[in-house]
Amino acid sequence: MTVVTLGPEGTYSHRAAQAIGDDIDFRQSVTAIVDAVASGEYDRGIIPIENSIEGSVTESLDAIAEYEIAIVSEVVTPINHALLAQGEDFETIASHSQALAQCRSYLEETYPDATLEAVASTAQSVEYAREDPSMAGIAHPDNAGDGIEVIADDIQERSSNATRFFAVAPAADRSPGGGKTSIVAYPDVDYPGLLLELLEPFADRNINLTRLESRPSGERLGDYVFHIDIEAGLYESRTEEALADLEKLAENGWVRRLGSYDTQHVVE
Ligand SMILES: O=C(O)C(=O)Cc1ccccc1
Repeated sequence: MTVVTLGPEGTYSHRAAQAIGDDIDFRQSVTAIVDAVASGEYDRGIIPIENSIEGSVTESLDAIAEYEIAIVSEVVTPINHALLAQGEDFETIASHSQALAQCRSYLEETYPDATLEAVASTAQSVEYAREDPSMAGIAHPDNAGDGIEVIADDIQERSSNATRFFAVAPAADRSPGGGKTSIVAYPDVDYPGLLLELLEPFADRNINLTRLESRPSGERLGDYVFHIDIEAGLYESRTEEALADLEKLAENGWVRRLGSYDTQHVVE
């Protein structure tokens, strides 16, 4: 199985990808990963979707709504951020924007004068720190070594920091089997009570929602695409019935079934 994820080696996405396959390549952005899978270049792509502290990775939500792909698995991993540098003499602290946000209080209290810089990934920030003593990175502590030491460990806001990743696959691999399903709906209408109506098909059939997120459609201000995750598989008749109702409500727009999947927990 060929897998593509956010690089370089040592990112949290890379750690999650190891649960899916051994033959792993890297890209610099989530959109580039989803693009490479949609075009059939790789069997699987691993992208971060949501963090327990910082919330959604919006680039990932937009990419799965835009490309013809399937979601075939969900990987949940704990996140343990370390501050990594050549020594204490740094002025700039770089990392992935999510990691900087997850460590906001620690950074404000301990390094109020440091310049914060968002870069493509956590492991990328360590590569920069390895080249430049004035830079520190934030990443998993396993990225230390080769001139880089752990200045501080466990620097995230709360100790329970977990991230959900999706394994995306070419659309032909979409499966109806699994305990969860992801759907994207664009109703392309606007009236009082619309959101209530969109949720009723699930409530009426006792289908639990695990996430509901709105993203701007890009068409006009106040117009949204809804990402809905449910605790039911596409193989279940209640899911089919709920989606038929949802499709009726969104007949002006579209409903995309991204697929059903199970969750894997990666402990380290
Ligand atoms: O940059 C990384 O290591 C990623 O995989 C993205 C990310 C960043 C912070 C928390 C979880 C995932």
